[in-house]
Amino acid sequence: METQLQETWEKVLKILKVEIMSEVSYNTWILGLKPIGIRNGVFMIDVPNELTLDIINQRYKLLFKESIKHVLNQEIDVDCVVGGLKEEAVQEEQEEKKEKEKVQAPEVFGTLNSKYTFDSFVIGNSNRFAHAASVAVAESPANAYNPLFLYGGVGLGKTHLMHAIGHHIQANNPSAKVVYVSSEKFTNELINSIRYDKNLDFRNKYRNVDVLLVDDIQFIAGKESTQEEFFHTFNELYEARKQIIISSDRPPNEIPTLEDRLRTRFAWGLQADIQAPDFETRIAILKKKAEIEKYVVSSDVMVYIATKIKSNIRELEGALIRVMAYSSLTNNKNITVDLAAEALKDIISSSQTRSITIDLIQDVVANYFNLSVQELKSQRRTRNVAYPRQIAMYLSRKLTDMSLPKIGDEFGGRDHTTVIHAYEKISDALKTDDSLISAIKIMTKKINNP
Ligand SMILES: Nc1ncnc2c1ncn2[C@@H]1O[C@H](COP(=O)(O)OP(=O)(O)OP(=O)(O)O)[C@@H](O)[C@H]1O
Repeated sequence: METQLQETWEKVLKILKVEIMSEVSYNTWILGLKPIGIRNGVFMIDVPNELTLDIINQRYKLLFKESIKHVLNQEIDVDCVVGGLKEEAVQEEQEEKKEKEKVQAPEVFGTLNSKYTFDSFVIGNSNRFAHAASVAVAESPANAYNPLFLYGGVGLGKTHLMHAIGHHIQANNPSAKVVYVSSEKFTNELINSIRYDKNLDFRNKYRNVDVLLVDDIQFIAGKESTQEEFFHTFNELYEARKQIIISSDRPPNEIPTLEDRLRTRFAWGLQADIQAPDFETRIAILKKKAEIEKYVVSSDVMVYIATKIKSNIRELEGALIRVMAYSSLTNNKNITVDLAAEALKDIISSSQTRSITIDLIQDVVANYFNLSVQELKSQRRTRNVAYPRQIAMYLSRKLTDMSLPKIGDEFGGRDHTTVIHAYEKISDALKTDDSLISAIKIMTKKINNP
């Protein structure tokens, strides 16, 4: 708990320091504060004196509230107390005493985030299939698809969907034992169980569940004993007709050093991917978030945020929270596009420098194949030019928001059907051609870090 509190506090300070406050104000008012703990939904902060207390209450309390809410992902109040840590020490001593007298409480399994439900999940083209598959599994665990393997890029809603499945199953069957764990936690627990000779406890914990949700499975790649243990856990649960749901940032066949026997098992059920959301979905997500948090934001501002932040829903939500925090800090209730631009200027300038253009893609692909960009755009159809051109079109479609006709234009005025053909051809080849997979990886990396 102590470390968790400290971690939360550090994250909050980082937001204030890096993103919002001037160095002088930060050093004057914030440096001397200390977190006390969370009591009954209130985050308590120790302040050194009455003057600081006044300033924090007047200027920074709302900001703290927004930042803590953001970090913890839960509704929270903030209270500041002068000398609160001393009082706390006395209270803690008393609580410790009481605690010792209590019988040990049953172990609580990885808790589900109450905000991650199907109700709060916005459906769009990018996640429709994954959502439908998740609902099917939630309605009929171990009967619909087992395992369900959800994959997609960072911050696109995999964890949200997993938790939503867990909530739904628990609501339908309150006695169902639902366990959520990240593969890192699974690994750490396994290591500890071996170190402290508690292997049996570990097995009992994971093999006696009705629903096992394992997040970010890609991290068990290369960890032999974790894979071995997970393999047996998987088999036992599967045979006992228990539901297994796994998430990863990529499909099983792209996780390096994942044992084949696991790869095969992951393919037994259903694999569903989540793509980056399109503009309409990004707007719908912002609207939903604003509704949940009771933010009043104009559609101009939402359009502005959705235009600037495209590929990560966590960042999209973070941007909205940042705009709201900025407005409360500057005491500016009129949230305009200008205010949003000011609040987001650091994030946006860094994401703009990251922005991917067709010129950049053409440069990287031409370079990779030892061609000139002119050749890539030319009408030549020999394979040594046509194939790299198709790859460049594929990457343009995949990595930018450009429309098909626009991509065609950029490749010597070709028709959009040529772009579709190139995209499909390369997508198909990627299913079987390992050397193409690795070439695309190298080029994508280069495009992302030119
Ligand atoms: N379709 C959606 N509707 C509403 N909120 C969403 C949606 N998709 C993602 N989010 C929100 O975006 C944030 C990031 O989502 P989540 O943590 O589920 O991503 P992830 O894919 O598991 O990311 P990571 O790869 O980092 O584990 C969460 O706050 C989640 O609620």
